[in-house]
Amino acid sequence: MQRALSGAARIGARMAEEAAKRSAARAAVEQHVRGGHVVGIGSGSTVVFAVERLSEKVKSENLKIICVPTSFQARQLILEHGLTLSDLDRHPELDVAIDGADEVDSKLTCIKGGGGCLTQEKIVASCAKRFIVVADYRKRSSELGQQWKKGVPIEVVPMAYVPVGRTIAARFGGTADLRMAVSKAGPVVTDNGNFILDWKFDRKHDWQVVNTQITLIPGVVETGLFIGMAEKAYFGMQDGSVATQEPGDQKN
Ligand SMILES: O=C(CO)[C@H](O)[C@H](O)COP(=O)(O)O
Repeated sequence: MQRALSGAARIGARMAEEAAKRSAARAAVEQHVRGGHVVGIGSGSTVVFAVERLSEKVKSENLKIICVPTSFQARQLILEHGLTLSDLDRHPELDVAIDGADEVDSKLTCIKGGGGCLTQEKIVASCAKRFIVVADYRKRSSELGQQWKKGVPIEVVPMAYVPVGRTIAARFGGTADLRMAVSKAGPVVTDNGNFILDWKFDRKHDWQVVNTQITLIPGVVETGLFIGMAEKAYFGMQDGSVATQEPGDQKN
């Protein structure tokens, strides 16, 4: 009986999370995408709902929208939904990029890269006039590390993963572990052919300083710290509402 109840509770929690992702993603598309826009398409499970809404909107309102993907997954999503696929060669300036996050603090500093797509996500976000984050209530925190316990993802050139991991641990504490694949022997290999280190930090940091210093370590391609990039975040809440947050707000 106990097991059945906890199973039901797990299913209920999962359904609430999916509903929250969906409502956040749909609200962001409603508010930020217009006909003629070039839109950056993020990666992960929340963005799937944004692409679904985008596709509905394009069909029902006969809009011309161009989509720039941040990963192989995003590219597939764009194609599967019959949206127009482009790239940064043809569209280096985007009107808006919509993406998920693993954690978002009260200043909208994000940890991204739980899905390993952080480098292309950061490049595309940096090319957009507006970077909009969509997430469920579990991702919202006042300080990074409160919710997301898997660390900051850092993409590294494969031959450098050991020295980079040692340097990060020595300079900033914590551990930087090579992310291992689940249905493949060996490490996760990113869309760019690199490895991911998950840096589990063990203290508070000035993220701007740490991000700059980690980025300067030879072999580091990019970090999953997105600082000063997000203009607005949409959080799907447990009660079905959508909360928004901007960098100036201190709601947490
Ligand atoms: O950064 C990402 C992938 O690299 C994702 O946006 C992040 O992991 C959130 O994913 P999800 O929407 O599945 O929770």
